[in-house]
Amino acid sequence: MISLERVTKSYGNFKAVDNVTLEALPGKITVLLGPNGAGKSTIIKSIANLLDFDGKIEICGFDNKTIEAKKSFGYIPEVPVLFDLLTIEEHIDFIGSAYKLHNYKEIADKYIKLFNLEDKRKSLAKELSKGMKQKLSMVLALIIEPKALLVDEPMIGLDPASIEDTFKIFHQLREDGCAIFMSTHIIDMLHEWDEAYILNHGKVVKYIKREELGDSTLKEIFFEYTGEE
Ligand SMILES: Nc1ncnc2c1ncn2[C@@H]1O[C@H](COP(=O)(O)OP(=O)(O)OP(=O)(O)O)[C@@H](O)[C@H]1O
Repeated sequence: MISLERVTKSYGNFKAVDNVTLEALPGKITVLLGPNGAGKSTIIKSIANLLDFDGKIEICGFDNKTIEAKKSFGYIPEVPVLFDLLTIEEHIDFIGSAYKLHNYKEIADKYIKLFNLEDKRKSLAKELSKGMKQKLSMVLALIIEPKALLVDEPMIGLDPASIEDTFKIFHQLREDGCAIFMSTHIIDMLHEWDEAYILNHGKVVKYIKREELGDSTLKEIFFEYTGEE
């Protein structure tokens, strides 16, 4: 579970995130929607402990700055953070060793196969395409078998088949009880979601569960609460 309580992040006098309280529950896919500049990445980076903020953030019951929290969550950033001169296999071993993982090679093999990266195992990160880098970034987040998964715009750079594969992975993780918290713009491709928070100008303007949608679509709700067309 990921929980935010009264989180505010300011840049100078400007509040990029303003008093946000929200939860991403185990076994659910929770999406964070909002127009450009609404504060989505700022929230995700605050949860990942990459930014200072006011308020409280917990991951699996631990303050997000603790080692226990860090061990519990996987983070897939908007732009993959990789080492240019390490191969795919070396990245996987690096994370396996940093997190003291045991059966990570087996898990990595499963995702490498799924993402068709098998013939690139020995390629350097700088030799990978944008989509391949994104896939490697996902593999690295997944080999720790996270209890919570934090995802910032996961589909950028992925081809349609890989987007489907990614949703299949998220679906399986949800079945396994993982709390998935994902920011995205591609509302049209959101087949799998359980709860949504819509953000505008740094504030949560709408929280909705899928079963509450009725005849509306999530896109219609998004436009209604953000004034976007
Ligand atoms: N380092 C920074 N310094 C000053 N302002 C910043 C900084 N980072 C973000 N902001 C501002 O904070 C606000 C929220 O930015 P953020 O990147 O969180 O938005 P977003 O919802 O992720 O947008 P997008 O959909 O375009 O990725 C924006 O107005 C942005 O200009």
